[in-house]
Amino acid sequence: TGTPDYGYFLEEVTAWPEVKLQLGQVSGLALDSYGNLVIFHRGDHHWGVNSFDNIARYQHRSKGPIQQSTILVVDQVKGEILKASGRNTFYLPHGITTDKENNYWVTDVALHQVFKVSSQQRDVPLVELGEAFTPGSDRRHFCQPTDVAVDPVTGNIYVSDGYCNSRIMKFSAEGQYLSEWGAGSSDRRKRKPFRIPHSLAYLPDRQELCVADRENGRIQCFVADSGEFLKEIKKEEFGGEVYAIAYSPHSGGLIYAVNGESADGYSSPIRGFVIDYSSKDIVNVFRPVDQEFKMPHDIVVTPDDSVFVGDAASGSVFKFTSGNSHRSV
Ligand SMILES: O=C(N[C@@H](O)C(=O)O)c1ccccc1
Repeated sequence: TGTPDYGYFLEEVTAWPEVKLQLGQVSGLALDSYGNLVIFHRGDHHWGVNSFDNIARYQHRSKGPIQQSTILVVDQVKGEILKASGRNTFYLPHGITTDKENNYWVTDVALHQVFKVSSQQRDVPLVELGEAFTPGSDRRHFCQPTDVAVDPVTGNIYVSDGYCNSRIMKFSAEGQYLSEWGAGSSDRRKRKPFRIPHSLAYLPDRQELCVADRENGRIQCFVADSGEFLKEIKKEEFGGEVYAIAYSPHSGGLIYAVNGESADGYSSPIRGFVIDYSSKDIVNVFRPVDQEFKMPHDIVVTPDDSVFVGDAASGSVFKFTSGNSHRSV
């Protein structure tokens, strides 16, 4: 069945950025309070099959941290670089989120750490969680943590932990451990653990937290404060893997998602989805015009419903805007 026309569509802004950005693997995207796009990328480092040993220890420590600026602030209209930071600090960037003071909360899967870094001063972390290069699963360690979400009212942060753990952890803005929880299920007997909680979206109008449970090809949503399971969105169209999600409170609440190649080679087309949060219906799908998505790895949606997707395989960032479909009367 073709995707019915829902009266609007997302089309790629092929002229964005005006000048190609020199990026490594793009792992994370965020928006700052000025409406700029924040890109977190890996410079000349990359996550390959030999990057970690079989107990998730990073194998290229001796290479040192990435020398390039890993955090780039670009303007939404032209894609010009407005600011660059994050040099000599990170080894394998993963997730990035801004808080309402425009600090960056980031994760590094090689360091197994979560950092709050200022967007103003140079790269001195304001908060550092976890122990460098030391995977673990207690309250003070992560195992390849993937993303951070911030509750703008309480300042509490949520960490999706991670490739080699399967939990969501909640901390205060200062980094005090508050709680944690695993996957949910409408039927407790069938509680299947998260398999790579890979991306988080905080829903500010509902105080809910949604998780892209990547290898289970599903999105699970919870009451942010308590971790109480609320709902699951799982679609055949995802083809088995959901890599990243974002949320817009517009039109009653929309979840934006990107899927990915599944490990067993079976994959449905790699694309973006717009999902009505209440009905769980897919209301739109989108993909780039010329280039294909290779490994869309993070997604953000702006207050005026533009969408940016960062691709970890092609080192590209794509911009999409929502037009109104030219209904033929
Ligand atoms: O998932 C993987 N990577 C991406 O998510 C990423 O680059 O963050 C990965 C897993 C195993 C080996 C190599 C890469």
